[in-house]
Amino acid sequence: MAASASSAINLSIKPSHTSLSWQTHLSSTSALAVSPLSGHRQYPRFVIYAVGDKPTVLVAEKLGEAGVNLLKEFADVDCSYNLTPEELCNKISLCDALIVRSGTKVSREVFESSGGRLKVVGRAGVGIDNVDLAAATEHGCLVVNAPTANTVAAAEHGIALLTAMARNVAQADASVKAGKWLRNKYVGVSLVGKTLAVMSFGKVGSEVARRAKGLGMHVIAHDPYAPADRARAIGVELVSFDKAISSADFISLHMPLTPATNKVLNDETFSKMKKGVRIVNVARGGVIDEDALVRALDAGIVAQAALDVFTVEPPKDSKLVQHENVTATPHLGASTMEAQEGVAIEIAEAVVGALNGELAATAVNAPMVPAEVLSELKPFVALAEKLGRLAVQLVAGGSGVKSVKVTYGSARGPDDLDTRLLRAMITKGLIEPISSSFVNLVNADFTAKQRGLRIAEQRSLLNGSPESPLEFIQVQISSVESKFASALSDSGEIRVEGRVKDGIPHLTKVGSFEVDVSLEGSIILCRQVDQPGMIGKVGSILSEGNVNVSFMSVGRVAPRKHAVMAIGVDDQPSKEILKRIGEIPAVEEFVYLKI
Ligand SMILES: NC(=O)c1ccc[n+]([C@@H]2O[C@H](COP(=O)([O-])OP(=O)(O)OC[C@H]3O[C@@H](n4cnc5c(N)ncnc54)[C@H](O)[C@@H]3O)[C@@H](O)[C@H]2O)c1
Ligand SMILES: O=C(O)[C@H](O)COP(=O)(O)O
Repeated sequence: MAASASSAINLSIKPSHTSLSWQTHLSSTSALAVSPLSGHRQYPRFVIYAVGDKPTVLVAEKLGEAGVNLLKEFADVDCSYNLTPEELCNKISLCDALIVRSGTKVSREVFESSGGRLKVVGRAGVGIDNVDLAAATEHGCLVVNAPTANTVAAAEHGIALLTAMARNVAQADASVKAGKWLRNKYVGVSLVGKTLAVMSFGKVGSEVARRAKGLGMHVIAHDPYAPADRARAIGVELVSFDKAISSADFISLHMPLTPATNKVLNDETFSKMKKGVRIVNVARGGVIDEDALVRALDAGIVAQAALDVFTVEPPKDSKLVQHENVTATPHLGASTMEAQEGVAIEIAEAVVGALNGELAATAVNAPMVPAEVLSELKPFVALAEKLGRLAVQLVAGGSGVKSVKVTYGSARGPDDLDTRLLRAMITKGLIEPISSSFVNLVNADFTAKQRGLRIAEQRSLLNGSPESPLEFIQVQISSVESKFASALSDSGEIRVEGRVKDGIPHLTKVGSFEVDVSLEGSIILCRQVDQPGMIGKVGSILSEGNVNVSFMSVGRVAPRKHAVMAIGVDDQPSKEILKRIGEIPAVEEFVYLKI
């Protein structure tokens, strides 16, 4: 009887084997359909940066000094502005983190060019439409932003554009400088008593609404996701999209650019607006069909527009920018001294935290798990990954893992247990030993889906104290053969179950056999005919091979029948030692598993 296993090397920047870092990783072999036994190839390790070394952070756009200084305390900082896309791709493989504002496209090519080294993209601002989030997630790269520090600046700029537009400030200024004195031409319109439709009632939208109320405007808002009571609290009524655009004298746009908001103002929606409406956009250029806006301006449907943002920035030969009823600024919404310092500190802290393996509060493409939940789940996170690793190593060659069932035994109510982190770690344990992928909290679900690996979760509600979040975790792989038949449950699935004892993960069940072995080092599982002297025989073979035994446990169905022995070992036994264990006459099957 032969035994083997795939290897899994943790290269987390944290020293512990399984840290709570979002970026624990990786190494090893082929595809899920390939057995860990056959087709075992070793991939070279890659290390983000060795403990003691500094990571490298590329700052690709101007960032406030306080933020740069903060980064320098922790990392080597390369401030290289105005890089071409090619230059960025060339540099990125030398960088652990990249910080950008809205002027840099962080495309799929950037992630592909990074060769796996880029672990964090920091967007020094709110909008992440310039970052290819799908590509970031696929590459396990965390994206963080700085969502709060420029809110007031953007709202103030929106109000500045609103008032300047209503009173033709920019046009009048240009004409005075050109030596003209056109008092009749630049008669404006008043704001007081007019209806302002705030399109999207998020951070900036609600601050604009608050300020517009102060100017005596009647403010309505449209936002399918905003709570009505938050709007009511500042005297704003939430209305439908059509009602908002058709009843407004002024429209101010504050939505993110997404497929749903792309060109949301277009020929059709302009035709529903009041004739003479005035539009402010400090959100994103792409939410307006710019050609349609030119047509609406020419037709007098839109009397004026004040725009800080454009579909292409800077806009080239734009009829829109040149239109006499348009006021334009070069994406200045976030550009106040105060906002830029705030954004720089906010993003530097987020990037440093992420490089340290912390789950960033402003992560855009990873689930946020509160600190209290994290600390409570810590030992179970380690257990989850180890059970995944064990289960997949029990799959026989040629069997493709497609369907995994995870059962969480807990006395807590279903809403009281956040399993996203546990599921991610089980996924990591299942995939990493048999693939070249590295899996972390960012890409676990994506990687599983991409491999056609379905992970179903269920709860087993237990009586007892809900003080501990979990009693046990059980991982079952169905529709596969096992290289250790005793690991199959009565219903034919590979089944392993574990618990945390004194903070240490333990394997407590294999198939139908109860065992108890701490999940440290590696494990030999051995089925034998239950008889005296077996522990001694196996133990002495291991000691002859200088293999230190950390734990031993025997589970049996009945005396003198079949028993499963679980042996924890600190050192890897040689092939010869494993062969000798397999040759003990009472041993029916055995397997060596690396945790
Ligand atoms: N011009 C600038 O310099 C500048 C500065 C800051 C923010 N911004 C931009 O302003 C926008 C808003 O920023 P924020 O900080 O208020 O963001 P936010 O996330 O706080 O608010 C966005 C709001 O949009 C709503 N929304 C999402 N999808 C929607 C949809 N399909 N239709 C309608 N509403 C939808 C959300 O419910 C949310 O309330 C973003 O596009 C951001 O990039 C620009
Ligand atoms: O989304 C944002 O935060 C703003 O558009 C600001 O962009 P900027 O950082 O390029 O000024």
